[in-house]
Amino acid sequence: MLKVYNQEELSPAAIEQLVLRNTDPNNAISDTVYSIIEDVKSSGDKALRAYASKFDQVDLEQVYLGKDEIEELASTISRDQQRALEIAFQNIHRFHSTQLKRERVTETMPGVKCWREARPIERVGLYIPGGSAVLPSTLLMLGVPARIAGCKEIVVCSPPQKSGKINGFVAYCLILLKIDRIYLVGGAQAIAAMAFGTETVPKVDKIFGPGNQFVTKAKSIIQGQTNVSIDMPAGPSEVLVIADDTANPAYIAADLLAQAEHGPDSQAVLVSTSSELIAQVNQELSKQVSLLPRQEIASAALANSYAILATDLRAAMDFSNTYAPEHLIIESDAWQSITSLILNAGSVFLGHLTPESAGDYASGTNHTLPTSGYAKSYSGVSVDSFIKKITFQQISQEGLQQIGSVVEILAELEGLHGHKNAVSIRKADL
Ligand SMILES: NC(=O)c1ccc[n+]([C@@H]2O[C@H](COP(=O)([O-])OP(=O)(O)OC[C@H]3O[C@@H](n4cnc5c(N)ncnc54)[C@H](O)[C@@H]3O)[C@@H](O)[C@H]2O)c1
Ligand SMILES: N[C@H](CO)Cc1c[nH]c[nH+]1
Ligand SMILES: [Zn+2]
Repeated sequence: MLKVYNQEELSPAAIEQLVLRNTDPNNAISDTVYSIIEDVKSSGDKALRAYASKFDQVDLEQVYLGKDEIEELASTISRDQQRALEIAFQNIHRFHSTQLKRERVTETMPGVKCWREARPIERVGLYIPGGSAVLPSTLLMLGVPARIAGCKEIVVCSPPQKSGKINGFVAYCLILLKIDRIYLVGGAQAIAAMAFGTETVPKVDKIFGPGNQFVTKAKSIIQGQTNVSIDMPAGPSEVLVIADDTANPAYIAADLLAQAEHGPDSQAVLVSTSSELIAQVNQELSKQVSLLPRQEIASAALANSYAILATDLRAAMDFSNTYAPEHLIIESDAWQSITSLILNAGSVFLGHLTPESAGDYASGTNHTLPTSGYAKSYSGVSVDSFIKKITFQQISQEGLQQIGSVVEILAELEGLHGHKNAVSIRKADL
């Protein structure tokens, strides 16, 4: 099922081409998204209602649900389901709580003290995907670090379901996070609404969350049009598995399919040192895909996926670093010997018993991760994503004596005498 390439036969240029994904070559996505953004800017809530009708087939009277409706919807889910969401919430909370650290004051010269303090981003917007699958887990992945960081206002958008509401699982997560309103807006229009504000959707300072290509493109476009920032490009899900002949082909096929079932534009890549293992994984894929309710979606994603035959684990890791996967799984007894070679990856899953879906839901790490090669330069969402770190300095009399002449000389060599004078005027009073 997976097309197989021999790594040794691929030129560096061919590899660069192979690892490109979701590039929108004819600007089809981008043209659509620009026009949606303009519509939301000019028509506000009216445009949001029209897009809900067009894309989600729902006629909305009101573009949000409040506390009472959220509580009513949350009460429809079973105690076991509530308990699973609570455990995921606790594990995500435990892992993310360790990320808030106070930094020490440094004295760079006697009497010159410098330090950084964290402050929460005040107004944040969270996008929760809800097109082909509703992802309450994403609400936990974004809401928990936002709460730990201390963000004052949390705006949540998600596409309305056919009922014109949200599902009970998303509602229960809102309750766990103490958020009492959700905006029923999906796609690029949700990103535009949070970036520019409408009559009812508040404008935020930073937008977070994964989504399909329309959502991801909208996030990149609004950055250039406003002072609203984004977490990262977190588009269609992807996984790269590095495996050798110690791996279990059934486990690998299951891991590849777990990401392939997200959407037809997802990608699942196997890089293996064993051609026999690749053949076995292909057999397993044919068997397992037919058992999935989302068989068609997963098959479309597999058609857009491939396997690479590598000479050894080091070469396999070279390919992975060029690909920069959102998720990297290493299924080999020798996983410990290659983790130090990982340069680019969103989140890593080690050994035979660490399914990627554990990280999607409940191990505690964040599942909002960079895709399409952006793991070369972005990290996944964490508490850091929801704070700014402000630098402070305080200079004493001794400090001004120490640093004064350095600043005066540097200001003079740049020809900026006003800068020099701000020091000299103080030095004269010492
Ligand atoms: N990278 C990550 O961290 C991460 C995490 C979770 C999910 N994901 C990805 O998120 C994506 C979720 O996608 P989804 O589609 O299920 O939900 P979504 O909520 O991202 O998008 C649904 C919305 O897209 C809009 N839309 C659909 N077709 C359109 C069209 N032709 N033109 C304009 N707008 C259109 C509609 O408004 C619809 O409400 C998947 O690709 C999944 O792999 C990524
Ligand atoms: N694999 C997705 C990130 O790419 C996250 C997710 C949510 N639910 C299931 N999976
Ligand atoms: Zn997933």
